Amino acid sequence: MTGCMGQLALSLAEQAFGLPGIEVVSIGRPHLDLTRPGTIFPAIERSRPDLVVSAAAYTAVDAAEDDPGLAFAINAAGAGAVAEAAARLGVPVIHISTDYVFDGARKGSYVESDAPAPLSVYGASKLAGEVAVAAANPRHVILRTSWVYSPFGTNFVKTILRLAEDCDEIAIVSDQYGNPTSALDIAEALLDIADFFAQPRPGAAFGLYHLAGTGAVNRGDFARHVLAVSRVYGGPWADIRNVTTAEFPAKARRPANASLSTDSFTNAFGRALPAWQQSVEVSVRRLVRENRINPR
Ligand SMILES: NC(=O)C1=CN([C@@H]2O[C@H](COP(=O)(O)OP(=O)(O)OC[C@H]3O[C@@H](n4cnc5c(N)ncnc54)[C@H](OP(=O)(O)O)[C@@H]3O)[C@@H](O)[C@H]2O)C=CC1
Ligand SMILES: Cc1cn([C@H]2C[C@H](O)[C@@H](COP(=O)(O)OP(=O)(O)O[C@H]3O[C@@H](C)C(=O)[C@@H](O)[C@H]3O)O2)c(=O)[nH]c1=O
Ligand SMILES: [Mg+2]
Repeated sequence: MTGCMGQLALSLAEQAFGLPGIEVVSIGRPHLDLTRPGTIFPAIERSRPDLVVSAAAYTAVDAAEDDPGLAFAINAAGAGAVAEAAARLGVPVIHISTDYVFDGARKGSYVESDAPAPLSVYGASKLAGEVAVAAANPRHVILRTSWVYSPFGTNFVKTILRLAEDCDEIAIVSDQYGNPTSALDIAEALLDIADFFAQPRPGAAFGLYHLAGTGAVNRGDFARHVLAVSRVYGGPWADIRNVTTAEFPAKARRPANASLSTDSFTNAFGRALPAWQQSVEVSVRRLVRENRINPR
């Protein structure tokens, strides 16, 4: 797994802990640095993987607008080199991509055959990464996910909880729709996919899949649910005020409707992720009870 302290890397390490027959090796900087291509193959080879999970990425969506060179070096060239390393070692790669490859103009949720049209440098760099991964290693599963949060790292859920500690009211855009997704849930799905590679099952196949929490919501109602759960467990609470994207200026453009249809993943792998509300409850309860809202 590329990435050490990232949300997904920490979630996979936790979900795999103690499972028989599974060892997760997280590799990151300085040993594996996606901006230094020469580090990639040796670092991956040293871990002697049966499967490579490619989760490290440049994820600062607004900052990427000012540094497209770095975003593409990490998310496109770096991701391609990771997939190529896996191919050289004769093992498959699971690569994580994003809903931000879409422009968000679709009514309803996006399927895998919909044409991507990224609005941001981050989205464009991740789309280039998908292309590079697919070209480098035919044995790939590319998973597009969205709006990832967890008890770890930096994410929207933790930002909302932190803001609620200091403010009575938080302004949140209510015209951006998507599927909140727990990194802990993605990690469980990764373990299932790994199982498929070990013992191939009918239906499951390499390729591109959408995998996200079940159900779509706008950012404002997502934040409302986060704070409603927080309040139940004695954590911070604030009122959410709906604003439009036009009223909340940001450097990068974001899709208005990024919701992903996960039917093809369900058909292939026989499972879907839980309802988004249920998984938010798991992470928020933990963040509040373990007092991890301001971990650093
Ligand atoms: N967060 C989200 O909302 C979404 C994320 N995704 C995708 O999911 C994947 C995982 O995201 P998430 O866990 O949230 O990401 P995080 O931002 O939490 O973690 C990113 C990881 O990438 C590592 N990294 C960054 N630059 C480099 C580099 N040059 N060389 C090696 N490692 C590097 C970081 O290392 P370090 O620990 O050293 O900083 C960190 O471990 C990414 O591919 C992302 O694009 C997809 C949809 C939504
Ligand atoms: C913190 C905050 C954000 N917002 C808005 C800004 C933005 O339009 C939206 C989301 O803000 P964020 O910057 O937290 O989220 P963002 O970085 O856009 O999240 C994205 O990250 C990348 C890595 C992905 O791949 C995507 O799936 C998606 O999760 O909410 C508010 O309206 N009010 C607020 O107080
Ligand atoms: Mg408050």
